[in-house]
Amino acid sequence: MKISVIGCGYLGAVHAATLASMGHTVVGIDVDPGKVEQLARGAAPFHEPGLDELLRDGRNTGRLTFSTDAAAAKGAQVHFLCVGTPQDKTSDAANLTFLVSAIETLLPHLAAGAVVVGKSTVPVGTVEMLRGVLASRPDVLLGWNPEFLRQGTAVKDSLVPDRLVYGVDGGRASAFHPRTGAPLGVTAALDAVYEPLLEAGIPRLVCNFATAELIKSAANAFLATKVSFINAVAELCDAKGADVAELAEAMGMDPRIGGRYLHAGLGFGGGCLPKDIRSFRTQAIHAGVTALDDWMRLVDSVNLGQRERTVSLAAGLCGGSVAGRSITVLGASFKPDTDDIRDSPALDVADRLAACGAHVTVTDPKAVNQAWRRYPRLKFEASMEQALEGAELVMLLTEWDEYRSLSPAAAGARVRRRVVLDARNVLDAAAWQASGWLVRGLGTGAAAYASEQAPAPLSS
Ligand SMILES: NC(=O)C1=CN([C@@H]2O[C@H](COP(=O)(O)OP(=O)(O)OC[C@H]3O[C@@H](n4cnc5c(N)ncnc54)[C@H](O)[C@@H]3O)[C@@H](O)[C@H]2O)C=CC1
Ligand SMILES: O=C(O)[C@H]1O[C@H](OP(=O)(O)OP(=O)(O)OC[C@H]2O[C@@H](n3ccc(=O)[nH]c3=O)[C@H](O)[C@@H]2O)[C@H](O)[C@@H](O)[C@@H]1O
Repeated sequence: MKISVIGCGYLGAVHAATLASMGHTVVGIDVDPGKVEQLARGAAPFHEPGLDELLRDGRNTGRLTFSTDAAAAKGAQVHFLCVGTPQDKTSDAANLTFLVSAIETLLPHLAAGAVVVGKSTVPVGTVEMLRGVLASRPDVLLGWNPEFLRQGTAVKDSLVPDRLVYGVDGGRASAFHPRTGAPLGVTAALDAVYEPLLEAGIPRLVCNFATAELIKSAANAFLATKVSFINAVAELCDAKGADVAELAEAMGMDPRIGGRYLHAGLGFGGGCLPKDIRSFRTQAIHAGVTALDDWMRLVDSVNLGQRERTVSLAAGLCGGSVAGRSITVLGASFKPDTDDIRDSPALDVADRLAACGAHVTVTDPKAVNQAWRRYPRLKFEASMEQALEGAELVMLLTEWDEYRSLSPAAAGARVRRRVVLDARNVLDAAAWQASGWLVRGLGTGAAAYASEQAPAPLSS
């Protein structure tokens, strides 16, 4: 099949490359010439494991090309919309202008009978609004196929998704032939796109537009809810000397609860969960659903509170104030295995510490190049060893494997003071303590710990 993918960021580039790997002929279109040039060379413009290989394969087979010109989409049977829907600059709502402009640019290049399918995350009602943008083309079909991939495992998530969701006009009732049961319209087109996945047994759910839009928003809201729930419990654990990791492990053994997204720590960030829960809240407010508005507000505030708490803990570990202290932050990206720094909790905390007068050095295996220009108050160091030199407090804020497996003895030889705040609760505290470190986590029983040990005093 010939397919176009409009918007080649973290979602679109992976979508284009995986579709080409399934045998389709794909053109990726983006307004950013730098990104297009890199992708066309077979190099990912961001760090995503496995993507470079797929891009190179796509280029070598000739099945994957990239362009800044929307006319390159001509002749495609299916056009996927993967442009951004970021948080509006002046409100919590999603900004849909990129979607509208992508469709407007695509309009003159759409063949009769072409199928336009959105993958971007959108508030409920967006597809109906976009139908208006496509009103002059009743010969074009519109569908919505939300995406659930995670950065860092995006290639695998795209090739082996948990499920496929198709939002179609009229929902299930109009998606299949009433007598034969054969898929029709958008459903048939998407079945052809995803044939290898469907053959491998990936479930596909067909529903109406509103349901498809809400499935995606609700899924992200639920993941965020789990994280904020365990972080709120972590605070109680700290107050009462309980260990949140052991608690979450035991809770997760109940299959009705499940252990994933119950990892307590600094909380969630990134280009999606934070803006999606705010958009969901806005949708709830517009629909008068007060409970969901309150719920999302709380999830967001617990999450942001974790950053505040981490800054306070750092001050406590520095004897009351971080001013003038040398702090090394391990991790800049919003989570490991990506260089994405959008709403990174690690950088937010690092910047707040710097605002309080700390001398903050940040290191990260992949994200330093993305971050240094945007955070002038922070010092960036590509080498972790260099970054650790002379630190009075080490803070693990993004749990890259390099930091999880860091040798406490080797790190201890570089720092001025062996105190570590493990805000992702991933270090082997006993091993670090055995090496003379004072280790503090989030929800690991701080009250009990505080009465037994106090950080070594700082010389001024
Ligand atoms: N990043 C992720 O892991 C996932 C993202 N999503 C959703 O996918 C959408 C895209 O997210 P990301 O890829 O992270 O954003 P992104 O910002 O990395 O990529 C968006 C791309 O669209 C391009 N663009 C903007 N306007 C355009 C236009 N008119 N024509 C062509 N290209 C245009 C931009 O230059 C950019 O490269 C969002 O709605 C997001 O919520 C959904 C699932 C996963
Ligand atoms: O809509 C999206 O864009 C995507 O958003 C998330 O994916 P992603 O943002 O890539 O990252 P996650 O792995 O979900 O992590 C999000 C944040 O939550 C944090 N997190 C996650 C899990 C956990 O137990 N604790 C926790 O603090 C991570 O550190 C990270 O900052 C969802 O997991 C995807 O299903 C969805 O497609």
